Amino acid sequence: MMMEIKPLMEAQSLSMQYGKREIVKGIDICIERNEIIAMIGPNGAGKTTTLEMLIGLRKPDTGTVYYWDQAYKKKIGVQLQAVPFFPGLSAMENLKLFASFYKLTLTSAEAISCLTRCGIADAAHVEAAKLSGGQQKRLAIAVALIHDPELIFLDEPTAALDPRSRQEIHTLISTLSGSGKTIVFTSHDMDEVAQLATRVILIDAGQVIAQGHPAELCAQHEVDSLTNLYVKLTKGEQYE
Ligand SMILES: Nc1ncnc2c1ncn2[C@@H]1O[C@H](COP(=O)(O)OP(=O)(O)OP(=O)(O)O)[C@@H](O)[C@H]1O
Repeated sequence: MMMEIKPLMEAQSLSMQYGKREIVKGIDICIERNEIIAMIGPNGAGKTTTLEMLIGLRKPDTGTVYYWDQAYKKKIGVQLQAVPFFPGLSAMENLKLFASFYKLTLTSAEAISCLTRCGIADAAHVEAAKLSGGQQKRLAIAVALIHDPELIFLDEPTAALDPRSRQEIHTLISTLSGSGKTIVFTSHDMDEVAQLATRVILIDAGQVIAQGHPAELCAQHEVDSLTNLYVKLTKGEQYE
């Protein structure tokens, strides 16, 4: 008998309203194992809101999310744009504290190793709140990875990073994917999306307007780059 292979995660008909404004309008998203999915779209299109519904941080007004495992919360790692670090604690202390939420006791060597792979080991003993924006971003990614999650959500992981740090995060994403992890990230950098993503989901005005492999999507819409695809398909309206 053939075993049915279920997706890692499947969201159906997600909708979300803030006041009278409908921000997300019936989005379906299916995430398969080992994909690197890039959610792209204009500022205010609803990417973060969708992501927050996928991870269970916001309850959708309508729609359902299926997870592959009942204990999914322990198996999902999340880096959001707003970074909530504990004041007065260093980068390493923050990391150890977040690890304890998963009932993990990190040795200093393990914490350093995690900080190293995110490129901020040199700031291990600096108070997290005093780190630069880019360093805080990298610490947030380190926190997201601390419990070795199967599915990783990164909300603009390279925004505000300098080119070298950006490249290091690209390498980290590729390495994580190479070790079997599934990654969903948002980005406004179409070059990095083209380079990393196995699937792009283009969201505009709260709806998925296109999705597919970056090169196939470009071919299908007869454009030579993701930037041109983006310009061709999005309306260019301001939603904020
Ligand atoms: N808590 C909230 N209350 C009211 N409106 C909100 C709230 N959070 C987000 N919004 C609005 O919902 C819309 C979608 O926001 P969201 O952050 O999901 O967009 P985004 O696609 O992630 O944008 P960006 O690319 O700028 O990060 C925006 O217009 C935003 O102002």
